[in-house]
Amino acid sequence: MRVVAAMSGGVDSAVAAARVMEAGHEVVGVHLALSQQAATLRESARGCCTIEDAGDARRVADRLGIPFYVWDLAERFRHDVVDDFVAEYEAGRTPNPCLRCNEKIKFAALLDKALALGFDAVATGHYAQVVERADGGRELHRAVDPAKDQSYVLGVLDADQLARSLFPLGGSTKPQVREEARERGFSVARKPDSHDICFVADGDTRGWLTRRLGERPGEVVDESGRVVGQHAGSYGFTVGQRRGLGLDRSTLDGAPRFVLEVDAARNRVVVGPQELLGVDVLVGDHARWCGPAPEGVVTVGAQLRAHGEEVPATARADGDRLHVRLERRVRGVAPGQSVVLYDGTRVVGSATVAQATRATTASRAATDRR
Ligand SMILES: Nc1ncnc2c1ncn2[C@@H]1O[C@H](COP(=O)(O)OP(=O)(O)OP(=O)(O)O)[C@@H](O)[C@H]1O
Repeated sequence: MRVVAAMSGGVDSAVAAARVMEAGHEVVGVHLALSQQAATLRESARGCCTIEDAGDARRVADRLGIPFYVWDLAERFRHDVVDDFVAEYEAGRTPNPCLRCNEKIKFAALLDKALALGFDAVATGHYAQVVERADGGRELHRAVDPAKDQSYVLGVLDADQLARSLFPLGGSTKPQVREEARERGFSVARKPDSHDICFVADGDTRGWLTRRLGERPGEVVDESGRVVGQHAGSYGFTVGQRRGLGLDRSTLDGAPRFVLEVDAARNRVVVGPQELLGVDVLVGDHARWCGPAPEGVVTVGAQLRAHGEEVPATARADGDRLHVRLERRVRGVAPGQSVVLYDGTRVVGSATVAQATRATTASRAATDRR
C-alpha cells in the first residue's frame, strides 16, 4: 500500500512511521502545520506543531529515508477545531478538541488529501487497534496499554475512515515504544509526551477563552436561583468544576459547591452540592457508528472522557440521536462531552452529549426490574 505517515514530531508517530515502513508499505511522511503562527506566535511557541516539531519530524523521516512534506491545514484547523472549541464554550458546552481534530482534520482533511493524491491509507501514532473481521469489515478496539489507550478520541470514526487508517502502536505499551525509538536512534526518543489541548499552550483554558471572548460579567446562583457570586464569563465554567467559582462565601455554608449547569443564554452559572451532580440518563446527538447502527436496546460500556472509567449502560440508536441509560449515576457530565460506547474492547460508536439528567426513582425502579 501507499501510506501517508502523519508525523507530529513526537516519539509515537516516529515509531509508527518506522513500523509501517518495515511492514513493507511505501511510506511518505507528512507533518501538518496546524497553528497560525502570525495570529498566535506567542502561544504557538509552546503549543503543538511548532517549527521545532516539523524539524523533529523531518529528522526522523530523513533517518528512515522516506520523503517528507509539510501540509498546511492551519485554516481548516482554525475553523473546524479552534473556532468550534470557542463556540462550544460560548454556548455553555464542554467540547473535546482532540476528538474534533481526529474527526475533521486527521481522518477527514488529511485522509481526503492523501486519497486524492493516490495514497491508500493514513498511519498515525494513536494507541488503538484496528481488527479485521472474517467478513472483511474492520473494528476499532482499545489499545493494549490502558494508560495510553486513545480509542475514545477515535470513537468518531466511521467504517470508511477506519478502513483507511493504520494504528501501528495499538499492540504496544508506551515504554516499549520509547525503547524502540531509542534503539532506532531517533532524536525524539526522549521527547516528553504532549498534554492537554495543543493550542492552549499554558493549559489555562479560561484565560485563553477570555482573551478571545472578552469579559462578560454575570451571576453565579445556587440551585434555588439565589445569587451566591459573580463571574466574568459563563464560558469559563464546566459542569462538575469545583475550583475558581468566585463564590461569596458569606452567603453559603462551608460545604463545597460544584457547577451544576452553565446557562449561556442567561449568562448564568448554577452551582450546588456534590449530590446534585450525578446523572444517569444521557441524550446524545451527532451519533456516529464504527459499523452498522445497533438495532434496539444494546448493553454497552459508556465512557465519558478520555481515560475516564467505563460505566455499564444500555443504549438505543435513534437516527442521529443516541439514548443512554447508565447503570449508576456519574458526576460531572457536561453537554458537549462525547460519550463513546464499547462492547468489550470494541468501540461501537459515539455521540455528543446534548442532555444529561437523572432518572426519576420510578423509572429507575422500572429499569432495574427489566
Ligand atoms: N501536527 C501533526 N502533523 C502530523 N501528524 C500529527 C500531528 N499532530 C498529531 N499527529 C498524528 O496524530 C497522532 C496522535 O496525536 P497526539 O496529539 O495524540 O500525539 P501523541 O500521542 O503525543 O503522539 P506523538 O508522540 O506522535 O506526538 C500522532 O501520533 C500523529 O500520528
